[in-house]
Amino acid sequence: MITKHMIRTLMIETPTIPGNLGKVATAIGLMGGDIGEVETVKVGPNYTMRNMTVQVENEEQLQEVIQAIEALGEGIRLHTVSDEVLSAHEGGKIQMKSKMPIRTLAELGRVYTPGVADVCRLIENEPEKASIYTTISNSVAIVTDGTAILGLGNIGSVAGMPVMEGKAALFDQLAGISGIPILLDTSDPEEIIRTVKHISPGFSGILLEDIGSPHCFDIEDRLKEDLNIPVMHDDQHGTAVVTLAAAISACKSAGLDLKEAKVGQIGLGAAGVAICRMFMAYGVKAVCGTDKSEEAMDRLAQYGGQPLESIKELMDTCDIVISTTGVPGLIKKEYVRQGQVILALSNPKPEIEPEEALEAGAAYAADGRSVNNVLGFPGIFRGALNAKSKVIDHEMLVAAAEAIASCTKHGDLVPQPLDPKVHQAVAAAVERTARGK
Ligand SMILES: NC(=O)C1=CN([C@@H]2O[C@H](COP(=O)(O)OP(=O)(O)OC[C@H]3O[C@@H](n4cnc5c(N)ncnc54)[C@H](O)[C@@H]3O)[C@@H](O)[C@H]2O)C=CC1
Ligand SMILES: CC(=O)C(=O)O
Ligand SMILES: [Mg+2]
Repeated sequence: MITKHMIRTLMIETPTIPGNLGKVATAIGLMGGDIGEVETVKVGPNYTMRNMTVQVENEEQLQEVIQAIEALGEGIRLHTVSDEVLSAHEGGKIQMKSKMPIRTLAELGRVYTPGVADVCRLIENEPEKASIYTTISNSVAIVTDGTAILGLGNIGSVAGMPVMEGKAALFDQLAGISGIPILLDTSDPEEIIRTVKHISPGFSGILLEDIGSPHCFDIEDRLKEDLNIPVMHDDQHGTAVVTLAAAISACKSAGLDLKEAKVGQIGLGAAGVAICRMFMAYGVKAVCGTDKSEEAMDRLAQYGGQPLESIKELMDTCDIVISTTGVPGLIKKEYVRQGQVILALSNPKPEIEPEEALEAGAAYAADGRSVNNVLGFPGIFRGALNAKSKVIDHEMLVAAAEAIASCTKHGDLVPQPLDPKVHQAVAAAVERTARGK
């Protein structure tokens, strides 16, 4: 079965006669549509109105579903087809809100002038008090230059804002952190570094997001060196953490020793190189990789990995295959070997659908929707901020990966991303590791 990526909500009216919902469901199913939620909006004596969420592969299949419903007749009518994802983005997904009511002049004087001036003076004299009397200690900048938005490429930072707002919403809901998107209109590393350094006083952490390779490497290294707060490029280390967690779980279920397994990485950009470095630092002896860019292959060799010339060669020889190229369908079904673990992590579409990889003989397979850095970055920053850590280092990242693996049910690769216990476990492990230094 191919995963369907297009979601639409159909408002359908049916005469209130038993069996009509079944007819609609059958018509949708025969055209290959997957029905998700069914919400009854109105039940009248004669007609029932329902919203049905349907997933399809593409516009063509959507049209086939629509025609099949319209052809049913017998009073069954399709009223509207709406794009809930687009509607959910109307007006944006986040907002900055006041925590204090300002209803009276006395409250105004407390929240703003004249009262606020005393707090400013206090911080001027004792700068460390800013962590008590401002939101800085709980704020993380989400910085992008828009050069590698998901697997969509260099689409610019404004087009990438929905992703940044999504990260901010996840920071808030999963870790209670205020994530503030910062959109840059430059991809020049020196300008990015200078800008982030200039805005850093307002934040206790910097999450670099969807900044493409190779410039992301130097930007992160230099900011880590120059700033006194944690800096983490999510596509590198957040992804590496979650991928390591998935590999630990897969090996545990399959009775394999991860350190002895041969790991192959397709796509050696921001995510790919960081995954290789993480696996090697964890103790995996054989890590190889391939990329269409020679520069990326050289980078892997420089870190101690083995560059391979082709995807086929990598698929033929590796026990665990991970791909982060942004190219849907890059891994052919016939390349998959019996018993392999395949993590095709590109978003929004993977290099091979997990269902296809499993059909072709993979023992475990997942895509970037489940093996996703959302399992890592909220708890990693929560733990780092709680510990007032100035860095996020390798030990803290390994602690996060092991915490995620420990929350994973036997047979699964990763836990459910909205389980609060996972983020609490990651935060606690990262905080403990940071405090232990
Ligand atoms: N599941 C998750 O949590 C995450 C998934 N990703 C996904 O990984 C993908 C890559 O992201 P980044 O590493 O940030 O981008 P990037 O642009 O830094 O890296 C992509 C790499 O893939 C290589 N590549 C492209 N086409 C190729 C091909 N046909 N054969 C071999 N190599 C090829 C490029 O040369 C480049 O080195 C994106 O689709 C992104 O959505 C990234 C971060 C997290
Ligand atoms: C999940 C994520 O960060 C990405 O696909 O770029
Ligand atoms: Mg990303």
